[in-house]
Amino acid sequence: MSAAEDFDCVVVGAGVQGSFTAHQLAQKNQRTLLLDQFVLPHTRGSSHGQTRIIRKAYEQDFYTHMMEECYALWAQLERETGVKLYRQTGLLVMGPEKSQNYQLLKTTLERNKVPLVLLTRDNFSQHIPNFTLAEGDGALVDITAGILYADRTLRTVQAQFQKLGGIIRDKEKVMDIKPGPVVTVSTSAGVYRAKRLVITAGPWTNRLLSHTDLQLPLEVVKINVCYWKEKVPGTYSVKRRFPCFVLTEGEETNEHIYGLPSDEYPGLVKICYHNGVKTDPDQRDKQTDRSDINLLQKYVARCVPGLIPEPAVVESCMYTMTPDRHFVLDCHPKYSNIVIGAGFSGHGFKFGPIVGKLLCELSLGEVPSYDLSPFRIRRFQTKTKSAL
Ligand SMILES: Cc1cc2nc3c(=O)[nH]c(=O)nc-3n(C[C@H](O)[C@H](O)[C@H](O)COP(=O)(O)OP(=O)(O)OC[C@H]3O[C@@H](n4cnc5c(N)ncnc54)[C@H](O)[C@@H]3O)c2cc1C
Ligand SMILES: O=C(O)[C@@H]1CCCC=N1
Repeated sequence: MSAAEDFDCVVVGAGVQGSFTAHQLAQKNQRTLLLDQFVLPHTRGSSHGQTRIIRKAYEQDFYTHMMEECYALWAQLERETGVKLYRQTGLLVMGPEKSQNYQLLKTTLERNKVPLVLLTRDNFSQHIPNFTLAEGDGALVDITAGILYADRTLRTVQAQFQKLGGIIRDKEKVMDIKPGPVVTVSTSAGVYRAKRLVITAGPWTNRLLSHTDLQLPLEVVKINVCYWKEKVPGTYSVKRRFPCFVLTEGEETNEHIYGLPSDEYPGLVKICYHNGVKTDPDQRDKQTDRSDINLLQKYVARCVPGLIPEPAVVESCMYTMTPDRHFVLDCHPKYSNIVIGAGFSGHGFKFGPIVGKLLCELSLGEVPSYDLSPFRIRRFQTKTKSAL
C-alpha cells in the first residue's frame, strides 16, 4: 500500500463553495487538495447549469452587507482572469405590498442605500412589458442585480486554484475521515493526511459528517429547473434588458417563484419554484414529483403571457436546506481543524467568493471578516451522534 500524501488542507467537494475555498487557501500559500467524487464538471450536485441570480435584495441586513464585498470580489475575479462572469440585468421584486416578506426586502434595500427603482401600477408595464403585476402587489427593481455564469465560474476558479499550485483530484470519493490533529482522509483512490479539512459536500454533507460523529439538520430537496418557450422569440431576452425576477408569494403559493431572462438557451426563460421534494442525493432522478411544475404552469399562464405555459426543458438540481434557510459556516464542534460550509438552502451561489474567504479564515484560525453568529452550528441544538 502506498504512503499517505501530506497536505496543509484537504477540501472535500468541488462545487462553487469548495472551489472558492480551495482557491483562497492556495492564495494563502496552503498546499491544498480539492477532491470530488465525480469527474468534473458534473451535473449531479447544486452548482451546475449556466446561470444563477446575484442580488443585494435580502430580508436580512447581514446578507446585503456581505454582498457589498462579494460584488467587488466577483469583479476582481473577472479582472484577474479576463472572463465575464456577471451580467447586470436588475432584479424585479414583486409581492403583496403589505406582506412582511415584500416589506422586509424593500426596507433592507432602502436602509442599505442599494440603488433601486420603485414601480407603480401605472408605470409597471412601461418598464416591464408582457408581464402581469397581481392586484395588491408592490414592485421594485434592485438595479445592481443580475446573472452569474455558473459553469463558467467553476471552470475559472478551479483553473485559478491550479495556477497557484493547487491540486484537484476528481472521481475520488471520500470514503472515510479520521479526525485528529492530523486528519486522515481515505478516498476510493488514495489516503491523504492534512492539518486541516474543509467539508463542502453540498447534498452529501451529512454522509461525510457521519465519520466525525456529527449530523446537521439538513434536508436535501430536488429542484425541477424549468425553461419556458417564448411565443415570440426575444420577448423576455437579456438582450432586450428583461430583468431577473422574484415573486415573494402569490396566488399559487407562499413560496418564492423566480426567473431569469432568456439567455443560455435562446428563446427559453428559466422560471423555477424555490422549493422541492425531499430526495436522497444518490437517487435524485427517482424523485419524480411534479407538483411544483403544476403550480408554475398556473403562474406562467396568469402572469407571463408571452410564454407557452408548459415547460419546454426540465433539468434537475438540488438544494440543501437548513431549518432557518441560513447557511452553515463553522468549525466542527469537536474538531476545530475541520471546517464545514453547508446548507446553502438554494441561495448560496452568489456568495461563493465570500464563503471561500470565510471558510479559509475559519480553517486558518483567523478572526472571520463577518459576524458568523447566524451561520453557527450551535443555533441548531445539535448533538454529536455519540450523545444522541
Ligand atoms: C436550480 C437551482 C437554482 C439556484 N439558483 C440560485 C441563484 O439564483 N442564486 C444563488 O445565489 N444561488 C442559487 N442556487 C443555490 C446554489 O447553486 C447553491 O447554494 C450552491 O451551488 C451550493 O454549492 P455547494 O458547493 O455547497 O454544493 P455542490 O455544488 O453540490 O458541491 C458539493 C460537491 O461535493 C462533492 N462531494 C460530495 N460528497 C463527496 C465525497 N464523499 N467525496 C468527494 N466529493 C464529494 C459533490 O460531488 C459535489 O461536487 C440555486 C441552486 C439550484 C439547485
Ligand atoms: O438566490 C437567489 O437569488 C435565487 C432567487 C430567489 C430564490 C432563491 N434563489
